[in-house]
Amino acid sequence: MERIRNCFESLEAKGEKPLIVYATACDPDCSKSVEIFRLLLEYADMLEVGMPFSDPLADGPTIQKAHERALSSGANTKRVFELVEKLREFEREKPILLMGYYNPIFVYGEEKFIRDAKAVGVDGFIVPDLPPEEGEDFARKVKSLKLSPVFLAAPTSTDERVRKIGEVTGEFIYYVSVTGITGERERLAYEEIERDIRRIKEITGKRTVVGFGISRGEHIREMYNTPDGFVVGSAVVRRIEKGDMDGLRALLKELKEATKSSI
Ligand SMILES: O=P(O)(O)OC[C@@H](O)[C@@H](O)c1c[nH]c2ccccc12
Repeated sequence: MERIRNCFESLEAKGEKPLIVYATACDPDCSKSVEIFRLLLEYADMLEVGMPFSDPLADGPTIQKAHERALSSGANTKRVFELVEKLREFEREKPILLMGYYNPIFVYGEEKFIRDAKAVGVDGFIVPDLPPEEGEDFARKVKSLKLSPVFLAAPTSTDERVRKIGEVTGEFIYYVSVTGITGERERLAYEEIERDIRRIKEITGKRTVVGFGISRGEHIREMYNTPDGFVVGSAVVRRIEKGDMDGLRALLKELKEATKSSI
């Protein structure tokens, strides 16, 4: 919790907002993945580390393929924890969130999963297939260890549902900009997104970050004022897939630049 709150507060004090970067753990394999995350950490303010899973139902083709590459390289929950442990050897400040589907967490054992994650330096969890109604117990366990459960809100979330999400979530809410799956999009519905995020922040009083479809600095600049942070996944994962590290660095630079105030 501490690392997450500090991240928001220290950036806000500078007139910036966090750039939250997603990549799938162990893509293309666990050892190359350490180097890739090291590059991501040069620009990202917060990491979202995806736990490889055979049936990533909220993900579009780009991230689905990343899960396949990771699994065929032998990734599993234990190796994801080892990866985070390695990242924590050189990155002590920036928050690391785990993005994982519920099944592997259930199989590993919920409580042991949360404890082991905390031990390697994880700060929070995004479990997209765990709705707030079913996630209360998980959220309570996570909060009791001073970590942050992050729940998703979508354009279709009613006020009542948003209120519920606000109650169970930890430091912030993740607003999914489109009802659908992850993946780059040409244009986003900026006005609707900003209006909806204002509604969510009003109801819950929680910081709300936006993700799904963001792949360019322009996307961030167009809606800069309202969200409290910006998540980018598929655009990053596509460059990892191509092994295009120069392109990846250029993209990260552009995105981070866009999160520095509305000048
Ligand atoms: O890939 P995009 O469209 O840039 O969206 C972010 C996203 O990748 C990341 O937050 C994420 C990856 N898998 C998810 C599953 C559910 C919710 C969020 C995610």
